[in-house]
Amino acid sequence: MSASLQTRIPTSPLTVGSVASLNQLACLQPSELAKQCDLLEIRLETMLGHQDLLQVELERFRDIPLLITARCAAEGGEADLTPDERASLLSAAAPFASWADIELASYGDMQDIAKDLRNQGIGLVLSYHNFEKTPYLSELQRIVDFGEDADIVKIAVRHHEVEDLTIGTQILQKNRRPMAFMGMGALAPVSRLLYAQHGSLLNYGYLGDEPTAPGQWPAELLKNGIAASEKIGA
Ligand SMILES: O=C1C[C@@](O)(C(=O)O)C[C@@H](O)[C@@H]1O
Repeated sequence: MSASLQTRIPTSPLTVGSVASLNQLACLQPSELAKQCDLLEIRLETMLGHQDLLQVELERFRDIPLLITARCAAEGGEADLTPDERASLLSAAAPFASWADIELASYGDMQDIAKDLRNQGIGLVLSYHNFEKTPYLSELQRIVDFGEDADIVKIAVRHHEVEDLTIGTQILQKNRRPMAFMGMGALAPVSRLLYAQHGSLLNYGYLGDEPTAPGQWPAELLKNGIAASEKIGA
């Protein structure tokens, strides 16, 4: 973990409100956000070609902790961008950010921007997304271990059966480091509450009227659900 990190690692599960587009972001009111989420996620690759408008929006949400990402196409990103192009997007939005999310698969190519972001006191999330399936426990553990440089390792995987929920809870129970884990698909809603109960720190729901992943809760519902759920385990 970074010695110069200013962003504090959360000590309890947070709700991340994710927006699908600049239009959706423009319709949100900063004053309404605190009851809906703890962090605002901006997917920079969905807002290409509107840098001036994006800057206006980032200014408007300046008082809200921001998590930025420029997702690669292979892991659900809306645009096919090179690591350098994604690094430029992250760099331009960095002055507004508390957290940045970079895919583990891109980390080798994006070490420079990752280092630069951390030197600015921005927390580093290293992430893995699988929209097809939930890999075996051993494979997920390998991914967690590979993310040793992260302040938070984040894993989002498609769940198909109830057994997938056992894999998710086991990963959270086995690893004592800061983690975020979530299911996608029909089991996403139950998984997100269950994993927050098991200590998943970043729990994503959507803001506006368009989910950014299959099965997400509206952020406010998720936040209220997490607040009403008892913690499970140590
Ligand atoms: O990676 C994640 C998690 C997510 O895929 C989800 O499953 O809620 C939604 C994305 O916007 C975010 O970047």
